[in-house]
Amino acid sequence: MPRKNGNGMEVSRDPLLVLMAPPANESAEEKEVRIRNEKVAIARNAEIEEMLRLERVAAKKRGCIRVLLLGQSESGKSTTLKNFQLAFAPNAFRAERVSWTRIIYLNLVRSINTIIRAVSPELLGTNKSTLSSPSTSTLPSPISPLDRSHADFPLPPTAQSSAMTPSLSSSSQIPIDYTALFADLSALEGLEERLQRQLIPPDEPFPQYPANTNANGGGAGKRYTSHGEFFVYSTTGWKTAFSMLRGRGSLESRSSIDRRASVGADNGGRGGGGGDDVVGVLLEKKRAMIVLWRDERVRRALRRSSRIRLDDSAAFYLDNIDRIVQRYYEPSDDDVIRARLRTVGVQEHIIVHERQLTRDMASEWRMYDVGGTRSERAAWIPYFEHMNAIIFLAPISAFNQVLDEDRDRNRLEDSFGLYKKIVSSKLLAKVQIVLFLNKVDLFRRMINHQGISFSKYVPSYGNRPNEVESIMKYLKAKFKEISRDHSPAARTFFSYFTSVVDTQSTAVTLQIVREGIIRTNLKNADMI
Ligand SMILES: Nc1nc2c(ncn2[C@@H]2O[C@H](COP(=O)(O)OP(=O)(O)OP(=O)(O)O)[C@@H](O)[C@H]2O)c(=O)[nH]1
Ligand SMILES: [Mg+2]
Repeated sequence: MPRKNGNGMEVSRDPLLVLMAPPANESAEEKEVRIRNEKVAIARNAEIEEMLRLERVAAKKRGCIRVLLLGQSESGKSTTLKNFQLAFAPNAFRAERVSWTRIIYLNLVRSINTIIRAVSPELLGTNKSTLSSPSTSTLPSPISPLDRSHADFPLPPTAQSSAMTPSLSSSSQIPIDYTALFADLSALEGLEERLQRQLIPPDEPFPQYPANTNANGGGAGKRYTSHGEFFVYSTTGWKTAFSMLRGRGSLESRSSIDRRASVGADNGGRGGGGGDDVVGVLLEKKRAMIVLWRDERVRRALRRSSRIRLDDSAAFYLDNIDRIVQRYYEPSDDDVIRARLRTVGVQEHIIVHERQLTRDMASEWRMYDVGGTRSERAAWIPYFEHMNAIIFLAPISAFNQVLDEDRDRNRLEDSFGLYKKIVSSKLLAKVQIVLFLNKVDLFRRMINHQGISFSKYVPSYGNRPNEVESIMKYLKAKFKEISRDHSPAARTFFSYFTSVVDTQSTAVTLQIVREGIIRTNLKNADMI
């Protein structure tokens, strides 16, 4: 027979009811008290439920803000993300700075290797048509500001450059034996691969290093883009490796930094055995690297070599070799901001703002950084829903470049096309879109110092003046027109000219953008 409680309910099968069932021999008086108490409890419960509901509504209103970073490859999305971290979560950003050491060394070594591959045919005499003098030169005098502004790979003036000037100029009459110089630096090829191996999580295989198939030394290997650029699938692998090291010893001592910066044994044996002291190798090759980068004949050969394109940060690191290649090197904010590691897929980054502006403001932002090459763009679509804002980056300095993945497609034209697709998407009709017309620093240099004609690459510009302000106005108007003509519903056009490697000016822009996103978000929440 199933057992019944005082209210006649069957309780034998439900353990919760069994537990809560009144005693079988409950008196009438006890029953009255119990029922009264239960009514109070039910009312209290309803109050709590209502409180929780209101809390949920408020939380939804405050929300966690989601921002998607879009734009073609190398437009500056990841660099913008790092600026967000530096501006709004500086402690978290700085705590991770040291983990960028390997990426920075990889950027440096890759640039040196790329330069050698590009210039050695000419300087070693294998390219007879362009070689007009013997394969020796003299060590260069320091590069003058004028030379700098006209170089294809201009050097920003830095304290380090002038600091190392005396030692170079003092030996400026020594002829350079390029065969010996390149042979000396050939150790950096192995170092590039070794650094790459250390950035891949232990559970992911490292493919055979591809044969050199083009001027950038890459091949169509799993870890390389079509133009030979290395990538990893996620940032967690290499960042975790550093966190583990940090956790292993409680002291943030010089020796622990040294261990992290040196390579191999600290990475689950991925370094490939003995002699894995990356800093040791770099220190040994430091002077040769400086000689290579500052040699006038190398510079000239680089300018002539149409097959190579150095990363936009290459000159920054090459100009700072003296500071960066140190036994106890700790990356600065700028070093981290400039570090280039291509994004693959969609990566979520949570930024907890360390200082809140208002009580209503969500302190947690989720930012989605995507890979920008054509083949990756389909992966963006699932992220269109639930976004509060999109920051779209268009690098205006790319007007005379073509896409790496499609050599017939001008990069500026690609940005126009991509922006048009984004603003015309119905899924994004209500999403705030903020346009960053980026790489203004490079753009200015190209127009003002290199004298590159804009209308040669953008014929629709016609015979308007080849001047920075006039071209910038034209570009902004073009994007505004696209937004107006192709948005499915009325949309406010937000745009900023940016150089996201300049952290100070970018911080100011990001403050304004952040407030705009918050304001729009609160307005939308009120309307719901
Ligand atoms: N000089 C200069 N360099 C920039 C600027 N913005 C980005 N860069 C550099 O351009 C390169 C590409 O920047 P990323 O932020 O990695 O580009 P991305 O859009 O994330 O590229 P993918 O991950 O390939 O989609 C890096 O070397 C940056 O340091 C800028 O405003 N000025
Ligand atoms: Mg990226």
